[in-house]
Amino acid sequence: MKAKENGPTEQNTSRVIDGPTNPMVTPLLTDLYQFTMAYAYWKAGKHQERAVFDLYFRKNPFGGEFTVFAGLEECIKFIANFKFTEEEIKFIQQTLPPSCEDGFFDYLRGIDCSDVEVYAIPEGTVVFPKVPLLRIEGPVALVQLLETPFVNLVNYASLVTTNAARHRFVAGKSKLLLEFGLRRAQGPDGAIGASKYCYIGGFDATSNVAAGRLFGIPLRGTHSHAFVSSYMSLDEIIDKSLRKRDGSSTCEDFVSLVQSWLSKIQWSNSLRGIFGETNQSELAAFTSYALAFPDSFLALVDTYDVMRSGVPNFCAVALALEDLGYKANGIRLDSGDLAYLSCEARKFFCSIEKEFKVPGFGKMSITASNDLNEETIDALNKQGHELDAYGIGTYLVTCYAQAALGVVFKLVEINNQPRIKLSEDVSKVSIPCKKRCYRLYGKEGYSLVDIMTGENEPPPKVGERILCRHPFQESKRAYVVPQRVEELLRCYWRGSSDKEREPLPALKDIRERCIKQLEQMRPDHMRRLNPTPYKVSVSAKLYDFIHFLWLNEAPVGELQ
Ligand SMILES: Nc1ncnc2c1ncn2[C@@H]1O[C@H](COP(=O)(O)OP(=O)(O)OP(=O)(O)O)[C@@H](O)[C@H]1O
Ligand SMILES: O=P(O)(O)OC[C@H]1O[C@H](OP(=O)(O)OP(=O)(O)O)[C@H](O)[C@@H]1O
Ligand SMILES: O=C(O)c1cccnc1
Ligand SMILES: [Mg+2]
Repeated sequence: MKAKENGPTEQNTSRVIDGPTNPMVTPLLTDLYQFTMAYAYWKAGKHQERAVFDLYFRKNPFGGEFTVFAGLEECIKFIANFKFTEEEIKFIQQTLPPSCEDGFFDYLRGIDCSDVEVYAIPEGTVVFPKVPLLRIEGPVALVQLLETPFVNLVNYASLVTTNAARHRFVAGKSKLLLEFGLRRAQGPDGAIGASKYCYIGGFDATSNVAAGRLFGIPLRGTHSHAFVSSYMSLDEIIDKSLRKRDGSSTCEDFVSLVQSWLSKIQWSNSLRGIFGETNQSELAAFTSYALAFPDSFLALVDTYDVMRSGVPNFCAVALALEDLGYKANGIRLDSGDLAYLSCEARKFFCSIEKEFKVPGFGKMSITASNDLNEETIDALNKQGHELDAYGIGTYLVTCYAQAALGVVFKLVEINNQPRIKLSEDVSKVSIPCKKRCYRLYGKEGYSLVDIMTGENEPPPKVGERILCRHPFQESKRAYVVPQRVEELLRCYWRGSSDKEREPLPALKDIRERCIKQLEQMRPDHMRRLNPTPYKVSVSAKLYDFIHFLWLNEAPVGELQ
């Protein structure tokens, strides 16, 4: 199957919205019970009742106090194209018991999302537990069918975006972050999703070529150990010529130029004695790669010995390139003590800059890879290092530190009647009613609190004191005088009508939103150790209503 091409261009300026990136995302990509419930609703004549569901999560991932919302675009692409094929209807018919009446399948044949409304927080926004990320309203049977695909599309997307954002936070703004996870991701969809959402979360580029093509994400890469170890000697290089960068002349024997630079380095005052004979097969590999890519030469230097072979060999090739007007890119370290080796490599580069008067050589880029994650990057920062870039795969894309976000989809209203789901565990009690959600900002520009209100309550006003209550803990409440009020839920789908609907932004714009949002977060919410929880609240009126409904629905126990 071939994924549909979405391209990096602005979506949704026209009336047609492409289907989901993954063609496996069809109306059948749902749990069986959604169909059995849909049948039971239909049988009871209840299927068209207007229902409102909230999609939200209960706890921030990775021990943190923030989450980045992602996956919205794919949800909208899904519902914009929601329609059963005849083949799919036949399959459902075979799957459900034979007693299911034909009329139900006629009903399925006729449905699409033209009667559904989706309000959502913009993709790339920093979000918090309990606040609806999406509010979906429509005929109850249909919206139930959407539950599983929506939760699926938001769960991993938000988790891996948050993971990427956390890696960006610990690495710092100035570092280049490369997503290298394709080979280790959970299958092709995991990999494509990881590349897309890590980019949103603040990564700079991916090694995943298919993702580069699908989404316009910048592609970056180095080379592998296999390339280095595939060379046996310099004799393997047949065409040794390299034209000067300005085209003025050609160096006929680039290999000899490299060798002469290697011996100059070896015998230079500042580097004498640091290394002896370097590995010549590695030198052959580097030389060969430089001949292929003289303008962007980058070498993996840890195949044999970083400081005794890889780095000196790299410098010899880089200096030969410099003679011909080319600037080498840098090195990649993929094993050993990355802090120590990066410092040693940097010293080596700086010595070369000084000794041979090559301006900028000391600033050669150093990339690290090898099972990196938040913790290792944090440890490297504490030790001090000279790394400029990180290539991160396994821990990032598999979300090794936390497997899932725990997104849920709960009924909050049907036929204008608010509904509640009770639980022994208070954190699992749902917040009823079709709601509006606002983010209130304080004097210093930081957001202070998110507040949910009933749909028909007047919105919070700038400069007006409003009581924000913890939804379940009576004693937790605060007055807030907002300096700015931002309504969080916006209309992204209003049936088939294009009017007054938010456009789906380009990937770059979602990424920019995410980066800006994270920069505006109060630092204590962001710190890795014991971050301060962000306050999520309800209005006094909604608080009273939740507790009224709670008492109404909870049976009174009897002690005997
Ligand atoms: N200075 C450092 N501080 C903390 N962690 C580091 C540092 N340098 C490297 N690491 C991490 O330590 C781990 C080292 O991996 P491992 O023990 O497999 O050795 P290796 O360097 O891969 O050796 P080899 O490839 O020779 O087996 C990696 O996860 C790497 O990211
Ligand atoms: O370590 P990750 O964060 O997953 O990043 C990607 C890894 O994939 C590559 O090698 P691979 O792991 O395939 O082989 P290697 O372990 O022998 O280097 C690369 O050299 C990195 O080490
Ligand atoms: O380009 C690289 O260096 C790369 C790509 C994928 C995995 N490991 C490394
Ligand atoms: Mg590895």
